[in-house]
Amino acid sequence: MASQKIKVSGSVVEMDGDEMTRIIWQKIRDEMILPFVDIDIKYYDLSITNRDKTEDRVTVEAAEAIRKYKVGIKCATITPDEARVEEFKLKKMWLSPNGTIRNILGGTVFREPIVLDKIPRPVPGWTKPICIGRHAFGDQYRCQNFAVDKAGKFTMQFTPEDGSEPIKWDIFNFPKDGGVGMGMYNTTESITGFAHASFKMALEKNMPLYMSTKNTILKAYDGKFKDIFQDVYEKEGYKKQFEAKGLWYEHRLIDDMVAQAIKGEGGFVWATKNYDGDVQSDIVAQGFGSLGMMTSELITPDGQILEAEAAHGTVTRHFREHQKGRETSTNSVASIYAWTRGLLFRGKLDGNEELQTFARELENSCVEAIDKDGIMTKDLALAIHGKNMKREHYVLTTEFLDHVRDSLKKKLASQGIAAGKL
Ligand SMILES: NC(=O)C1=CN([C@@H]2O[C@H](COP(=O)(O)OP(=O)(O)OC[C@H]3O[C@@H](n4cnc5c(N)ncnc54)[C@H](OP(=O)(O)O)[C@@H]3O)[C@@H](O)[C@H]2O)C=CC1
Ligand SMILES: O=C(O)CCC(=O)C(=O)O
Ligand SMILES: [Mn+2]
Repeated sequence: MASQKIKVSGSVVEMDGDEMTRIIWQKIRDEMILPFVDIDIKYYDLSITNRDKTEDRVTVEAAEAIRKYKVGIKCATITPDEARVEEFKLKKMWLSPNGTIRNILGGTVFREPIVLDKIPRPVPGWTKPICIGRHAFGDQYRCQNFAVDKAGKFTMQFTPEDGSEPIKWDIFNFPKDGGVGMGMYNTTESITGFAHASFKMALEKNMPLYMSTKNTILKAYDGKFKDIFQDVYEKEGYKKQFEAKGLWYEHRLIDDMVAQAIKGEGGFVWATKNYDGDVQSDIVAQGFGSLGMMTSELITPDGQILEAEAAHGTVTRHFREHQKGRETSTNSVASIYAWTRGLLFRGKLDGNEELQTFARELENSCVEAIDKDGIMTKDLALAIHGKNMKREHYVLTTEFLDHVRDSLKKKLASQGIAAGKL
C-alpha cells in the first residue's frame, strides 16, 4: 500500500535564520518535515543579509504573517552588534528580530527543558522541569537608551492626552565626561495578559506559579507587576482553580527566587520579567544539561497564536569551526522542537490528530536517540563524561540528525505514513 503524506489544511510561517542553526534548519525542513507532511509553508528569510537587503521589512512582514496564520516557526538569527555590522557590511545595526516579532505579537515566552534520564544535571537536585514564562513585551527590549559625552541634565516627562499638566522628573545631572541613560516602559494591558498566560500555563502543567520582581527597588514599576498578578489571581477565578488542584501562586523577590530555584527540585512555573527571563532561561537550560535541550514557545494571552523557536542562538563558535572545514557536533534538538511545537499547535487548531501524532513521534525520536540509543552530540556527552569524554562518546551534527530522521521514518512507516523519496 502506498503511504500517504499527512495533509494539513492550515498554513505555518517559517522563518529561516543564520549560521549553524541555518544549516541544521534546512536539514530538518527537507528531511524530517517535508517528506512526511503536506503543508503550506509561508517562508520568510530572516538571515542577516536578507534583513539588511529588505531594510528589515522582512521581519515585520513575518510577524504580520504569524498574526494572520497563527503559527510561527523560527530559526535562530543574528542580532547585529558593531562587529556584525562590519562582518556583513550592514547598512545599519538592525534591531533584534526576536524583539521586533515579540513586540508585534505580544504574549509570553514559555521555556522548558527537555529532561532526559541519561544526562546528569549540573544542578543534581533538579528532578522536575522548571517552566520559565518570560514576559515578551517592552522593558529593555523596547527602550530608548543612549550615551552622552558631555555635561548636561537628563529629564523625563509624561504628557497626558487629556490636556492636564505634564509630569516631569529630573533623573540626573551628568558630569563633563557624560555617561549613559535609559527610558523604558510597559503597559497595564500587556502585564495583565502576561498574568493570564502564566496562570493558565501553571494550571495546564499542574504546577505552582511563582512570579519574580525587584519591587523593593522599583516600587512603582515592578510594584505594578506584583499588584496586577495578585489582582488577576484573586479576582479572575484563578485562586479557586489553583486551590482546587492543591496549587499556589506567590510573588518572590528575584534574588530570593534564584536562590530558591537552585535549592529546590524544580516542578514549578516561573513567571519572569523580560530581561530576567532572557537570562534565567539560559541558566535553567544549562542547569538541566544543555542550551540545546530547551524549548521556547511564545503564546499570546488569548492562546490563539504561537511562535516556536529554540532558546539558544546561532551557535557562532561552532559555525566558525564549520567555516574552517572542521567537524561540528551541535545539538539540533531544540531546533527540531521548534518545528514539532509549531506543528502540534497547528494540529490542535485544525483538529488534525495525525499531525499531532507526527510531531510527538518526532519528539520521541529525539529523546530515544539520546536516552535509548545513546546517540548524542558533544554538549550532552560532556555532561555525562566531563573530563573523561572521548571522541567515540559523541556524533557529528549531521550524524545525529540522520539518526533521528531514520528512526522517525521507521516509526511513521509502521503507521502507514512514509517518505516518498527517502
Ligand atoms: N533566538 C535567537 O535568535 C537568538 C539569537 N542569538 C544570536 O546568536 C548569535 C550567537 O550568540 P551566542 O551568544 O554565541 O549564543 P548561542 O546560544 O548561540 O551559543 C552560546 C554557546 O552555548 C552553547 N550552545 C548553544 N546552543 C547550542 C547547541 N544547540 N548545541 C551545543 N551547544 C550549544 C555553545 O557552547 P560551546 O561553544 O561551549 O560549545 C555556544 O557557543 C548572536 O549573533 C546572537 O545575537 C542569541 C540568542 C538567541
Ligand atoms: O534577540 C536577541 O538578540 C536575543 C534573544 C535571546 O537571547 C533569547 O531569546 O533568549
Ligand atoms: Mn537569551
